[in-house]
Amino acid sequence: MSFTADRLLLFGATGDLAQRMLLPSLFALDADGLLAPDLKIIGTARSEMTDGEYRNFARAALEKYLPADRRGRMAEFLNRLSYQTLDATTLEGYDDLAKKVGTPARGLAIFLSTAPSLFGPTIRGLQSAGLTGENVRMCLEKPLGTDLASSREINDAVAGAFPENRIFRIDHYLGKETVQNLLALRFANLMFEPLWNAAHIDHVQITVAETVGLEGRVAFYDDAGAIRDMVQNHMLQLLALVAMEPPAHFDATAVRDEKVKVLRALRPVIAGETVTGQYRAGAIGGQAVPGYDEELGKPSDTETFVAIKAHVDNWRWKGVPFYLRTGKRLPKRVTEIVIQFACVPHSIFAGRGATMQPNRLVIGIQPEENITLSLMAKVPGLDREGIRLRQVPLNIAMPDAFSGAVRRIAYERLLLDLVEGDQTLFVRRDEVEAQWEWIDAIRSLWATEGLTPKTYTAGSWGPSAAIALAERDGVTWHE
Ligand SMILES: NC(=O)C1=CN([C@@H]2O[C@H](COP(=O)(O)OP(=O)(O)OC[C@H]3O[C@@H](n4cnc5c(N)ncnc54)[C@H](OP(=O)(O)O)[C@@H]3O)[C@@H](O)[C@H]2O)C=CC1
Ligand SMILES: O=C1O[C@H](COP(=O)(O)O)[C@@H](O)[C@H](O)[C@H]1O
Repeated sequence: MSFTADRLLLFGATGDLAQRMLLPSLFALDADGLLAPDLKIIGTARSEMTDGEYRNFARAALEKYLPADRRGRMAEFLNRLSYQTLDATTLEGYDDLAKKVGTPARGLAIFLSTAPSLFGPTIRGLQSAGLTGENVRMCLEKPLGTDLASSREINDAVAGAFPENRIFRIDHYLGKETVQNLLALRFANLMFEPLWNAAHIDHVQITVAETVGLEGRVAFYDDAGAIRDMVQNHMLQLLALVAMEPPAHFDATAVRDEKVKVLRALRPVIAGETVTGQYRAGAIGGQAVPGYDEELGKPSDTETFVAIKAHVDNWRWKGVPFYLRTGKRLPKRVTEIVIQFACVPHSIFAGRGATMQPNRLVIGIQPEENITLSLMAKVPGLDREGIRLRQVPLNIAMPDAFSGAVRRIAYERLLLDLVEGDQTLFVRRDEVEAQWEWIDAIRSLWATEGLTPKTYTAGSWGPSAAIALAERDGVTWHE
C-alpha cells in the first residue's frame, strides 16, 4: 500500500474539472518539485486526440485557469502527459489503455473525474485489462450517489475491485488549508479543547455561501439541489471536524473513526428544523442576476438554499444546536464556522453598568483565511459611573501569519496524497453512507410534508424563514 505512484491515469481528462482544477493542481505540484520525476500522467476520454494534441489542450487549460504568478515553465510538465481515446462504457479499448499506461515501476493511481454512472463500466473495463492489481489505487470524484441506496451501489461496485484501503473518495473541502487548520487549532492548542463542549459552547454555525448560480452544470444541479450538492458532503465533513473527539493520531484510521462517530450521532431532523429556498432575480454587488427558473429555462422546485438546525446526540454536544446554511446567489462568497461560547456564569461587572457578550470564535475558510476570537475588553477611560466593556477581535489572518506561503488549490493537497497513498483527507465508505442516511431522512421528511422551497431574492441571505430558524432560539446568523 505504501508506494508513491509513478503512473496517474485520469478519466474525464477533457472535462471541466480536469481543466479547471486537476491539470492546474498537477502542474503546480510539479512546479514545486513535489511530483516524483518519473510520474507519468495518462489522460483518457472519448474525444479523439493524439498525445501532442492533449498536451496543447492541457497547455490551454493551464494558461486559462492558473494565476499568471504560478505558471512558470510548462514544457517539463506537459512532457509527463499522454492521452488515450476510450469510451469507458465498452470493454473494447481498455487493453489499449493498459498498453498506454505500461508497467508501473511502483504503482498506478486512477482518478475518475467522470459522471458516477460511468464508475461501474469503468471498473469492469479496468478489471478486464488487469488494471486493478495490488499496486493500483482508485480515486472517486463526487457525487457518490444521489441517496444511500445508489451510494451503496457505487461503493459495492468499487469494492468489487479495490479494498477500502485503496479507495480514495474526494471531498475537496478536506483539501482546503483552513479546513485542515481546524484540526491544528483544536488539537495543537491546549486552550480550546477544555471548552469545546456543551458546558461552554452555546451553539455552532456553519455557513457556505456562494454568489454563483448554476455555472453551466444545469442538469446535475437541478437533480441534486443544495442539500445533496453541498450539505451531504462538504458541510457534514466540516461539522464532523468541529464535533469529533480528539483522534489518538493524525492518521487515516484514527481521524476517520472519530468523524464517523459524529456522523452516526446526528439526530434525525424533525419538521420545522429545516428551511429551503430558491432564488428569484435580484442583484449581487450591483450586478443584476436572473432567477433560478430563468437560468434553468424552466420552472423547478429544486432548492438552491438550505438551512438546518442539526444536533449531535452525544455527551459532548448535548443541547448544542449546529445551525447549517448554504445557498447560491447569496450576497457574498464566504465559508466560515462560528463557535459561539456561552456567557460567563456570573458577571462581576453587572452592578457597574457594563454589558457582556459571550466569546465567539470565527474560523474563516474562504475567501479570507482567518481566525478571529472575540473577547471582552475594558474601553480605556476614567469613567466615574462604572466600567465600559466592549467586544474586541483577536485576529489571526493566515496570509499574514504565514507570509510567503502559496495559496494552493485544494486538489493539490488531495492529488499529492493520492499519489503518495495517504487516505487521511479522503472520505471512508462508512462516512459517506452515514452522511447519506441523515440526508435521505431529511429529504423524505420534505416529501412527507410537501415542503417546497420559499423564494428569496438573489443577493439576500436566503428566505426570511432561515433567519427565523435561528432567531426563535435567540441566535443571530453571523455576517
Ligand atoms: N466541474 C466541477 O467543478 C465539479 C465536477 N464534479 C464532478 O466531477 C465529474 C466530472 O465533472 P466535469 O469535469 O465537470 O464533467 P464534464 O462533463 O465537463 O466532463 C466529463 C468528462 O468525462 C468524459 N466522458 C464522458 N462520457 C464518457 C465516456 N462514455 N467514456 C469516457 N469518457 C467520458 C468527457 O470527455 P469526452 O466527452 O471527450 O468523452 C469529459 O472528459 C462529474 O461527476 C461532476 O459532477 C465534482 C465537483 C466539481
Ligand atoms: O462541490 C461543489 O462545490 C462548489 C463550491 O466549492 P468551493 O470550493 O468553491 O467552495 C459548488 O459551487 C458546487 O456546486 C459543488 O458541486
